[in-house]
Amino acid sequence: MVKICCIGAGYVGGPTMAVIALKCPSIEVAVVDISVSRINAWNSDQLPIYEPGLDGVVKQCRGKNLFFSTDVEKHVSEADIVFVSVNTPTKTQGLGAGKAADLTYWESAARVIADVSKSDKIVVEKSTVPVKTAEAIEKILTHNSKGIKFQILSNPEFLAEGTAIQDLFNPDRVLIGGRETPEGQKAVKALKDVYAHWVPEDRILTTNLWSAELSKLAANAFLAQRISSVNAMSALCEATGANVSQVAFAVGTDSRIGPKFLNASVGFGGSCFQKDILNLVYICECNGLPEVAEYWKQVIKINDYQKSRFVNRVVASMFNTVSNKKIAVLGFAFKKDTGDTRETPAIDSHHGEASERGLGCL
Ligand SMILES: NC(=O)c1ccc[n+]([C@@H]2O[C@H](COP(=O)([O-])OP(=O)(O)OC[C@H]3O[C@@H](n4cnc5c(N)ncnc54)[C@H](O)[C@@H]3O)[C@@H](O)[C@H]2O)c1
Ligand SMILES: O=c1ccn([C@@H]2O[C@H](COP(=O)(O)OP(=O)(O)O[C@H]3O[C@H](CO)[C@@H](O)[C@H](O)[C@H]3O)[C@@H](O)[C@H]2O)c(=O)[nH]1
Repeated sequence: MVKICCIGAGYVGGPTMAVIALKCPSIEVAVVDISVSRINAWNSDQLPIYEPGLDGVVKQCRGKNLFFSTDVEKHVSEADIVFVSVNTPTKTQGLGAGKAADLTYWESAARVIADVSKSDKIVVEKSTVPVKTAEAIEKILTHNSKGIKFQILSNPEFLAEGTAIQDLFNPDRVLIGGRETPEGQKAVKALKDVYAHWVPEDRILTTNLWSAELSKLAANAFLAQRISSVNAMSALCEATGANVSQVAFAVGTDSRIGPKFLNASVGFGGSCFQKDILNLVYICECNGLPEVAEYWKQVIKINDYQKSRFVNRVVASMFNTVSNKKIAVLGFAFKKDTGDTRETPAIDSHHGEASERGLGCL
């Protein structure tokens, strides 16, 4: 029986592994995490995250071929394939602070894999990481590896929160990047065989490692860019009497552009878009491409502009003062069908309005 271990039982690790367990009854899947409370919740009736359809999937497999545990070392050492799905937030201090990805959690996961492995393993980057991370991970894993062979694959996740189960059941594509050596290609095939249990072969794309790593950052940058484009257009609509929904509809009916992701908003939120674009900007700067960095930075600048424009309009609509007024926020998460409030625009708008009246309560 093939054994999979996933390090990181979060928004990606939990649902992704639950779906692999459901679709591959012949594979044993263990999801491990250093957070005791998170693992306890995964083993209870109150899962730590809300995703439509997730409860049903977990209930069908948990205790059969899906296990949640804090015994990281045991499950890593027993696994044939180790997914790493830990958080990779923006660095808050040191070199690249405010832009670069913080790979502290990734590095400590890699060190555990190196320390406890007694057999050859495929290590899969599931987290979103900077391009070329696999090179660094390879160095950590092969240092003192006592003859154990590791193959690193990049298999970025494209699910969106709120539709995670649907996205995992029916992905637009699964992307697998590996080394272009016989051993690398063998590892790619082994991971492809896992997804082939339910994903049609023509939707499983294989590339080299760097293309897979970069494609994830590129996909998020393109998606966020569409939102900043329509949000920028919304400012011009408000100034001219055009209606942004009508403009977006008219633009989106061009089949070369397409209708999705053209909803004007208070700005995009969530734990991914801003972090991943900042990371992309930093990588461009490090590679001596300031013009390219500047281009992508503009997507974030427009997003910040949209958020402050929203606050200014709210305040202006109340005669330029919100003192002694009560403002209700309808929905605090960053989008519908999720309980996730990381980087929600509601926080920025709350801060904006609270600073305007000098009081911090809503
Ligand atoms: N949230 C999404 O919708 C989404 C979608 C696609 C990709 N991603 C990417 O996937 C990665 C994970 O995101 P997430 O939202 O699931 O994060 P998360 O914070 O929900 O989960 C990460 C988990 O990893 C655990 N962890 C950290 N270090 C560990 C270690 N050394 N050993 C064991 N466990 C450890 C944490 O305790 C946490 O529970 C990020 O790189 C993110 O950019 C996220
Ligand atoms: O037309 C649109 C679409 C989205 N949003 C906002 O954009 C943000 C992000 O939404 P969405 O992309 O649906 O959610 P995420 O869970 O952040 O998913 C994104 O980030 C994930 C993490 O990398 C990727 O895996 C997904 O493919 C990518 O869609 C939210 O605040 C939305 O309200 C808009 O303002 N207008």
